[in-house]
Amino acid sequence: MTSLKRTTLFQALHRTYSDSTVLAIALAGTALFILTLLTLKGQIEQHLQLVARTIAYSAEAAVLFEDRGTASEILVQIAEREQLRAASITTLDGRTLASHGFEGSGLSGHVDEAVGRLLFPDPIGAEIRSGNRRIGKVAVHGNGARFIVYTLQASIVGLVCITLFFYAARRLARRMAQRITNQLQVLAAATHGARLKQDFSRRVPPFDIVEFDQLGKDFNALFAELHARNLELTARQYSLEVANQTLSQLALRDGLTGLANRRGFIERLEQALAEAKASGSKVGVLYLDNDRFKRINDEYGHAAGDALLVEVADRIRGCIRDTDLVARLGGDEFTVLLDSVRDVEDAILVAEKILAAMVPPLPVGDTMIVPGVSIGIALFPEHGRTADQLLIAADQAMYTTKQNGRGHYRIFDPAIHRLPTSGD
Ligand SMILES: Nc1nc2c(ncn2[C@@H]2O[C@H](COP(=O)(O)OP(=O)(O)OP(=O)(O)O)[C@@H](O)[C@H]2O)c(=O)[nH]1
Repeated sequence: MTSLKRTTLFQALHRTYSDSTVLAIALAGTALFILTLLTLKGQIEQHLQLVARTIAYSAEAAVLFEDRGTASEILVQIAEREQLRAASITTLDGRTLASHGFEGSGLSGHVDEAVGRLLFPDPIGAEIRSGNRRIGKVAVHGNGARFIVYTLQASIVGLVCITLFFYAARRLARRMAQRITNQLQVLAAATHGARLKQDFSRRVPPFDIVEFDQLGKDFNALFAELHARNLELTARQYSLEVANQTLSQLALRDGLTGLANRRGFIERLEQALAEAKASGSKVGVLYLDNDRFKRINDEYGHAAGDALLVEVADRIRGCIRDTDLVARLGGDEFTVLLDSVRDVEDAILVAEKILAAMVPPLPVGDTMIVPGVSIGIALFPEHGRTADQLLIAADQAMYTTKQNGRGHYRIFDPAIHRLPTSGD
């Protein structure tokens, strides 16, 4: 697998800008340099033309009278002043009246001469006239010295300009790349933060680059949507939790009396037993059954029976501590959980309190009834170690109370009662 060479956006942009700047400067510089050389050559040729004409004008009389001395003097004077490679004055019939050859000395002299030969291989001429009559001609050969000097000057100026331009372009490119990456970094940070923290309340600021600004607006709209959905989900989750709690409360409650039901009672009893096992304390369980309840139903109706059950539930609740629990197991059966009792005496006290609470009669139909109850008592750990064993023990004790005349309490007695073993 080929490994992907990674680079930051800033590096990529900066490199691209720098490369294209160098290329543009190199191309423009080269074109400008060539143009400068051509212009320079043209200018020097025009100057040579002017020099040839000046010689022709100055030497007119000397040529007319074929005065070689004066012609030569004029030629040498101008040729040396103008640093010509060579110059000559000839008559119309081709005789040379004067000639001059510039001999360069040293390396620079030879270079000047070689460049002159290369750039101006042909002589530049001018006619010598006397009135309207042609009487001779001048030929001059250009030297490279002037061209080299001008070229060097143009190159130095060009190089300085190019360097300045390059640094300015580099700075601009850097600033541009920085601007783009900064805006992209803000977008990236917002997206990253939103993903990591699931926080869609963040918003990105407006950007001056249109495309990024549009992207930022889209991000903000998306974040706002996700934020609203998140809030909606949280609200839904909350109401589901509340509904779940209510349902589980209902599942553990008795609909008629509002007391805990069998499931709620067993759950709480198991909790109390676990704590008691850990702390070495005792737990009491009271099993209550209304006496002759069927008769009340039969004589006064089911609604009257229900009202009596609710009243009995209230009276039992009034007899226990907040830390204890009353439950309706079903029908006319109730249980009481006594948390952290010291001994059986504590349970007996509660049972007696409940029996006393039943004494006041309550109106049922057109008569007054005393809601009698029979109670069985069992204690952890003496009469059972599990919730089931304790309930059975208390139930058996309650059953014995019923058999012995009702309206009393009885404590589980292992000598009389028998707890089921795991095989029963
Ligand atoms: N009103 C009413 N009656 C109920 C409800 N659940 C059960 N019962 C009745 O309660 C009566 C329970 O009677 P039992 O406990 O069997 O007998 P009892 O008449 O109380 O006699 P002993 O328990 O022996 O004193 C039955 O008639 C059931 O139909 C209820 O929710 N409301």
